[in-house]
Amino acid sequence: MEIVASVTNASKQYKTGDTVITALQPTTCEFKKNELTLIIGPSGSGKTTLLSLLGCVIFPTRGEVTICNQRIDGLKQKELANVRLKNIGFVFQSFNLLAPLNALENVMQPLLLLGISSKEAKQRAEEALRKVNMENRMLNLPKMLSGGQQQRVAIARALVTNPSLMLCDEPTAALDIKSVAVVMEELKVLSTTGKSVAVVTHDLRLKQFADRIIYVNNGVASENPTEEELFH
Ligand SMILES: Nc1ncnc2c1ncn2[C@@H]1O[C@H](COP(=O)(O)OP(=O)(O)OP(=O)(O)O)[C@@H](O)[C@H]1O
Repeated sequence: MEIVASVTNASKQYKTGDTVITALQPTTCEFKKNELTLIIGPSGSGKTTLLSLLGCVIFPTRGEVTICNQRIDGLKQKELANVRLKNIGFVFQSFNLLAPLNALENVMQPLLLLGISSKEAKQRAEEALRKVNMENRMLNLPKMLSGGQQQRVAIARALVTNPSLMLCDEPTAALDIKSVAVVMEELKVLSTTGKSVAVVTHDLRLKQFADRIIYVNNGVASENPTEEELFH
């Protein structure tokens, strides 16, 4: 299966004053097309750090990160922003929709940033909203939508640029149990359309949606955790 993103011996240390925190020990893993990967682990274990490396939001202290066959070390901030815009869709816990814009306008934004005409952006945004079954709420402002519906609009916004990699940081943490299932189903369906989807979560109930699990503990990432590790 085609590899969309990989980290190779990548580690991350944060320096604050005299203190150095090793957030991620040297880690090697691959993210493939048509795969939904859960990244699970206790608070402070390094999950978001791993996701941020994949999202080209931070550079590794050592090691390599490759996104769609492009190594990101050495890239300038502008080039990095381009890699993000072209290849990566982000979904956050708090949806991060723009309050004064309706669902359709929110989803159009990444396309307008890419310089696409508003006519084409509108068509593509409508199509993305249809994919997450939100075509009937396109003209609603975020405040008129439930948390689950807002998250589906946020997913449409992430997928409208047709990214190869979707990175989701606790996408279900603010949702009720019914919306959790709807949002995870949407992400699961997306992962079968040629995308690689990575989801950081604390919620072990999401296991049923995963093709594979990366367990992060104390900055060490490992695949195929035992039940004991997951539930300890
Ligand atoms: N910008 C930063 N500066 C300094 N330390 C940081 C920074 N970001 C994260 N850390 C530290 O790195 C470690 C790993 O943090 P990270 O956010 O990756 O964990 P996490 O598993 O995502 O946690 P949570 O589930 O609570 O969000 C923690 O000890 C955290 O305090």
